[in-house]
Amino acid sequence: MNTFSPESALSLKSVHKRFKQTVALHDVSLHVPKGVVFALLGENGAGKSTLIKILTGFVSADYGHASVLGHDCEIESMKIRRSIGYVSDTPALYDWMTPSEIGWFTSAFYADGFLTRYQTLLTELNVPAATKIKDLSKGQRAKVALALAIGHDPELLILDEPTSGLDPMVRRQFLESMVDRAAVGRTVLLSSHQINEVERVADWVAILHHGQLKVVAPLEELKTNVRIVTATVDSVGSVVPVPRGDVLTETQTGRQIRWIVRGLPDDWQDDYPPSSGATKLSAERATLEEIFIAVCDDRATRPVIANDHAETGSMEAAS
Ligand SMILES: Nc1ncnc2c1ncn2[C@@H]1O[C@H](COP(=O)(O)OP(=O)(O)OP(=O)(O)O)[C@@H](O)[C@H]1O
Repeated sequence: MNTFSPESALSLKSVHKRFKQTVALHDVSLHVPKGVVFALLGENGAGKSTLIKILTGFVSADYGHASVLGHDCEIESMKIRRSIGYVSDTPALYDWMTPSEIGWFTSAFYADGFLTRYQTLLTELNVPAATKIKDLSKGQRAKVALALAIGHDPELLILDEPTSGLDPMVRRQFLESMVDRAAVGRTVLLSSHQINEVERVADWVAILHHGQLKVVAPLEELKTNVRIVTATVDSVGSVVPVPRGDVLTETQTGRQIRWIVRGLPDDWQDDYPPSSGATKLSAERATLEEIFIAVCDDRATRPVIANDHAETGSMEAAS
């Protein structure tokens, strides 16, 4: 469980949201520290956009509490929207304006400095400033939306699928600029399907699955604490001990068994003497993608054997 501190950029406490028969968020509690790039991962329909819409005040939680930069998301949404930068997964822009014009128009809502920063971003992102937005490509429109969101140098930037529609060069440049923002104390919350990209830039990762927060942890801690354990069993059907720790998944291919385990103790091999029926034991670090699949793949086998030594580390979500 990650816990609230005054340094939290945003926080959710036991948030639930249901759309008719669909539970979009179930008892989600989360605290995002300031000055980090925080990635929200989840498969299609996991609840990422709903969570972001609750934070930005576009959707109300059925119950639970959400706050951003100390403001209540339900009753102070206007304050929140003025102080953060936000790009939705379907940014709405005035199509009849040019990027230059929309920047000038938007600058009226923000302090001095917005327009200069916005114009610099347009140049850096190679956006044709004098072309009508309706005539821009999908990626160019995404760039305009990003430049508008970052132009006032917000303390918190919330991005729903920020890199979809951007070409690989710009994606890289854009994600690196997110790391730079965090380095000067700004916070970035981004939802993404691009796990490899997230792995390069995120400080913290949360994984949502069917509306439930399954994992919240600093990325490094997650990668250090999750191991892929493999063993070869004497024969197909041999029963061998399940590793201590929190076993996320178990798969068997022929005589090889593979477990993804978090909190694997250092002395784990002690459980596998020659008489255990398991040989060729090894434990390797898991990639973020492997961790994501272990958490989200509903077809994966999860051993139900109770494990007296199971540990729940700080990567465990609060929900
Ligand atoms: N306005 C709505 N009315 C009805 N159902 C909704 C509404 N908004 C979201 N949902 C449902 O809530 C669930 C979560 O949707 P959400 O858009 O939050 O997922 P997501 O993780 O952002 O997915 P994706 O990665 O595909 O964008 C889905 O089952 C979706 O169909």
